[in-house]
Amino acid sequence: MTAMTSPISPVPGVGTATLKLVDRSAGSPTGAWRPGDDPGHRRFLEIGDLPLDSGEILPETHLAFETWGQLTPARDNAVLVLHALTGDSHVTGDAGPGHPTAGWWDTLVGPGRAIDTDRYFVVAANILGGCQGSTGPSSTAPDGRPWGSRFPWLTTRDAVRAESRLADALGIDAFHLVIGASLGGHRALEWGVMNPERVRNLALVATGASTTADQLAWCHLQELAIVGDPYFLDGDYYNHVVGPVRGLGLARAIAHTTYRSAGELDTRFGRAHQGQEDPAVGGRYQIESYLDHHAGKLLARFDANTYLIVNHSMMVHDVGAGRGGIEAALGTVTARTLVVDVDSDRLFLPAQAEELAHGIPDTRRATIHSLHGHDGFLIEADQMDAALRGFLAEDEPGR
Ligand SMILES: CC(=O)SCCNC(=O)CCNC(=O)[C@H](O)C(C)(C)COP(=O)(O)OP(=O)(O)OC[C@H]1O[C@@H](n2cnc3c(N)ncnc32)[C@H](O)[C@@H]1OP(=O)(O)O
Ligand SMILES: N[C@@H](CCO)C(=O)O
Repeated sequence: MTAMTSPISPVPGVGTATLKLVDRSAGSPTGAWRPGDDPGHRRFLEIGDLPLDSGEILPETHLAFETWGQLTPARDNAVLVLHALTGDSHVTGDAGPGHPTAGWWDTLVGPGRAIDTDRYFVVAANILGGCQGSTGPSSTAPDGRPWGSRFPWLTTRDAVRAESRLADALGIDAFHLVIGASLGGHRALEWGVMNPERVRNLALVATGASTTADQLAWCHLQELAIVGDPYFLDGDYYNHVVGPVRGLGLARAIAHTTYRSAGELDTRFGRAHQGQEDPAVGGRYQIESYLDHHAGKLLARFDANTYLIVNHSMMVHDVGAGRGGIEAALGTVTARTLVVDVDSDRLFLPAQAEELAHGIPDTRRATIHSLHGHDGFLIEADQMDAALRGFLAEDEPGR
């Protein structure tokens, strides 16, 4: 992770690593586990040594993943859900008794929901480089020490190669649907380009073909917040009492501001003071307290090095790189595609959705009307439901 550049270049096929499902909670290989046996229970797949765009090999890699529902004998009902920057494999907790923990897209995925776990076999993994079970900088390297600063830079394409191995292991030749929002949309798009024969339908939500200069700027500020924390220690903070919590919190506060619209923040908070605090004498406005709250919540569940690695993969995302440009790359997508944007999104602009819709041959469009900005894809449940339900109704598995 020492160099800040990671050239995107084609990498030969994913190799012949042995795929092994491992139950780390029990500490032993599961062997007998079959897809759909245990909905919403996190599992781990060892995908071996993974060649990366950087030219490095990530050894002994594993992915954490969850599944819901049953794969049909025809294996034609699999859905891959790809999470955004700080998400994880726990897409839905609404999967029956014993799995009550809320997921980040409960509103869209679950029994009777648009992505109906009674009908579809839903798969979600923690992103490569993540800190919710997949191999990432906080994982133990082969030498027994945390990867820390030694962890390699990753690209969206690296993440998709890892996810492809998961699909291989689950016996999924082709997904009925691949869906992702935001940074998950980056991966969904790469799925459509890298593996067109494995994606029948594609849903790209609040995302883009390449990262804009404005997005790069926001990402860079988040990087600076983390690496400038005196407790960051060049990424080797794992065995220290204090980690770069201030930097990570600041990165989240910056990011969260971009996830909401200026209009929403003004409407919700205006210039109101936080409780009895008086900004004139060092107290906070409500908006400051709100951002502090979201910063604090992320600290409880996220690792600063993973933030840097995944943020970096967002920065270098460019579907056209090495493929003759964006238009040429988008033209190779064969999936029926739904492109969704949020009209008040100031991070992923409607023009980026238009670019996707213009370039991908078989496309439908939907726009979420919301005051909430980018996070509208999480908040506007009814509109997301309607958009996806309509899209999926046109092409049901088995037809
Ligand atoms: C797709 C993915 O990958 S998602 C990734 C994983 N999940 C996330 O990142 C979720 C992070 N959270 C969010 O982004 C948002 O909360 C959403 C989108 C999930 C929900 O949005 P909303 O319903 O509008 O919630 P909102 O942004 O208002 O936040 C509510 C929280 O702010 C707190 N809050 C509101 N005003 C204030 C204030 N003035 N001071 C302090 N805290 C405040 C609330 O008490 C509430 O706290 P809680 O979440 O701990 O209960
Ligand atoms: N809340 C989402 C927004 C980014 O799209 C996340 O943290 O991943």
